[in-house]
Amino acid sequence: MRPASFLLKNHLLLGHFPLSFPPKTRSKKKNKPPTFLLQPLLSPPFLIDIPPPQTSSLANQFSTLPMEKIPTWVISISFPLLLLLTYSANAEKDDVKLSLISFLRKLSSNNSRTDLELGWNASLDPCLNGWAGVDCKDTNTVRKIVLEGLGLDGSIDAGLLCKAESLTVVSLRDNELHGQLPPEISNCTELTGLYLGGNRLSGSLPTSLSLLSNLKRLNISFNNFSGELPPDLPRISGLKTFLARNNSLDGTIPQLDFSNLKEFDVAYNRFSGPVPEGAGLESLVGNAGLCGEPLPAACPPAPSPSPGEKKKSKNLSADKAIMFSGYIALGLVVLLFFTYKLVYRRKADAKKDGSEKKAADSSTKSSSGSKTAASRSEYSLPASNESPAAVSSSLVVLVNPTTKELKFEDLLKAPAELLGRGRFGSLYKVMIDDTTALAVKRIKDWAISAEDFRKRMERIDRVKHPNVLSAVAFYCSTQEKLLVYEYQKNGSLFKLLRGSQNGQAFDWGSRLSAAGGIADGLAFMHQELHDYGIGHGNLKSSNILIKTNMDPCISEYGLMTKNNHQSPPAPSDNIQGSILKADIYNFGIILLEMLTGKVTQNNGSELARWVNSVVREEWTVEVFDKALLSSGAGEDQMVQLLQVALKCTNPSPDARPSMNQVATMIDAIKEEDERSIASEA
Ligand SMILES: Nc1ncnc2c1ncn2[C@@H]1O[C@H](COP(=O)(O)OP(=O)(O)OP(=O)(O)O)[C@@H](O)[C@H]1O
Repeated sequence: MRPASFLLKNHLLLGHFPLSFPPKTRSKKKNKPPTFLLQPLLSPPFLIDIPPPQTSSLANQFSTLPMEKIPTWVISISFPLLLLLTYSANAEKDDVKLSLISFLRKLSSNNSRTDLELGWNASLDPCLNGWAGVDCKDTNTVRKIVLEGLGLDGSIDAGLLCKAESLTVVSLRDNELHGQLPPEISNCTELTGLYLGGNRLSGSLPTSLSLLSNLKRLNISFNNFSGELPPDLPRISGLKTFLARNNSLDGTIPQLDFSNLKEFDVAYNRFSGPVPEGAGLESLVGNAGLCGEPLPAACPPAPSPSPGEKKKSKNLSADKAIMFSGYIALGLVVLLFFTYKLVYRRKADAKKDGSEKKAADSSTKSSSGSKTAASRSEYSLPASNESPAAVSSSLVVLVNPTTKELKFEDLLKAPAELLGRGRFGSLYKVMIDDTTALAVKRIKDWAISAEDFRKRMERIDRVKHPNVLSAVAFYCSTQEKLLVYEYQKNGSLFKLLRGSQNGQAFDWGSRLSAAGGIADGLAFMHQELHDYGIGHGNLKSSNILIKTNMDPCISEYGLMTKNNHQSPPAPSDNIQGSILKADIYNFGIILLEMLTGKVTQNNGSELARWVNSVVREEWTVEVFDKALLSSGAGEDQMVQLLQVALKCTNPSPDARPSMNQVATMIDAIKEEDERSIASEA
């Protein structure tokens, strides 16, 4: 339900300007006959389109002149001219007004309700009568349209939007808009800010986007945009913000003007190729194909020039060629001799020491520059720093039937693929043989002694729960800390939720049962490890993996303590409290993600704030993922689960329930859900 106050406001506005606009004038065209043109000047409510000072000054000029002194020919020409001018200005404004109303209607599937609620009424002036979300310049020209977090679930008709040519800012953030960003967006030539983050927009960005030469801020993060970025994007010279995190964009990143860019983020896309000069590491994570500084993966060497190009560069005259041919022949002989010597020596060395040959092979491979090789070179770093014997003895294989015989050398030898680079380290997929896939986490900057690390991992390993992924091995030396898990090919809850935004099924029943599973697993771990103060520390939907039987399991349990990373504490750290309280908060965020269908990349405080504000305004139903309602969710159970989520995300850590209480609450909701399904059946 929309808040009563909001509706009341609109009723008041409508009451002020009753719907008395004659139907004829709504559709008036520039070429209507003059008799009809008089109408806008006669009735006060229709004067809204004429700037008051102008109208009054013109009228005054005529009223101060004694009519008998004005020649009749002047009157007969001036009046129609004045009326024509006034009319065409009015008609143009009406045209903009009607276009914007149609634009809003397309933004929402519940179109009639939305424009009524926002007061976007053709009989009201957007500037003078305050259409909600509209800001004007000089009470005359629409300048900004800000419709954020309103649950708008339609599409963007840029053709209609950009009829308001003076628009400088358009923000449609945090809605559920789908479809493409149409090329007509370039008609909004004055646009300086375009904010479309947190929607479900898809398709590629129109190339015409780069025609928006005044654009300073572009935010398209958290959508489903795909394809390449417009190649001419760098033409927007004044761009200060470019945020495109969490989409499916691919191709190379164009060389934007980083000296001007204050904010840049393309993390979690499918970009490949060299990183543009000036981009920061954080803004690039989650793009497996990117290479070059500041990423550790080096770019492959530039391809050697084609035979044609070689020919060009050796464009010597015939005479010169003959002159130098003697030297060249001599040089070739010398070169051949040294190459032969080198190859011969290498062969001899290789025979002497088989392991050295392997090292030589791997260095040749990494210099070949393939993606896997590049990732391997970083991943295999411990081998180069420590003796193989030390390395072998440091690997602790925990009991697991598939990896009983696992050796550290096996991990080093196997091909590895970088899966992600998070705040706390990198994750690699390692194929031990054709059948066994492992996930190896290389932990960054954790100042814990090898002994403490071993004790901690063994302690965690003693606590087993079906909804918690146990490590199969770990490795710890002074320089390296690795954790080895079984690779889960079904991916994470994060991916599942993002897939559901693209129409893949993830129905209410599955979400509720996933919530129950995660709560059970976490409650069990908290209880068993409570005395040691070991919590998860980094709980988020990408750390909830989906097992082959589709049950959720919590991954990377206990890898993080409050102080095991060097970066400054996040602003939410005070809110999150102790590590166990932080887990409960983060679990609440996961619940919110499942209920709203909106995934979050940071600590989720924005999502929690948004949900709280909507609930406070009594729009509760607006927060739920529309797909849930159509997949048979009971509204009562959804609201109950939402209440659990809000309890978990209470800003005061002490007010949060324990994980045990949370698990019990979710169990009760599950039971009620099952009962209601049975009774319906
Ligand atoms: N055992 C696993 N099997 C399959 N995929 C996994 C496994 N562990 C993690 N992943 C997935 O690999 C990707 C990268 O994981 P990683 O842990 O590096 O990311 P992150 O959770 O964002 O980082 P961090 O944990 O450092 O904050 C994520 O999408 C995650 O869901």
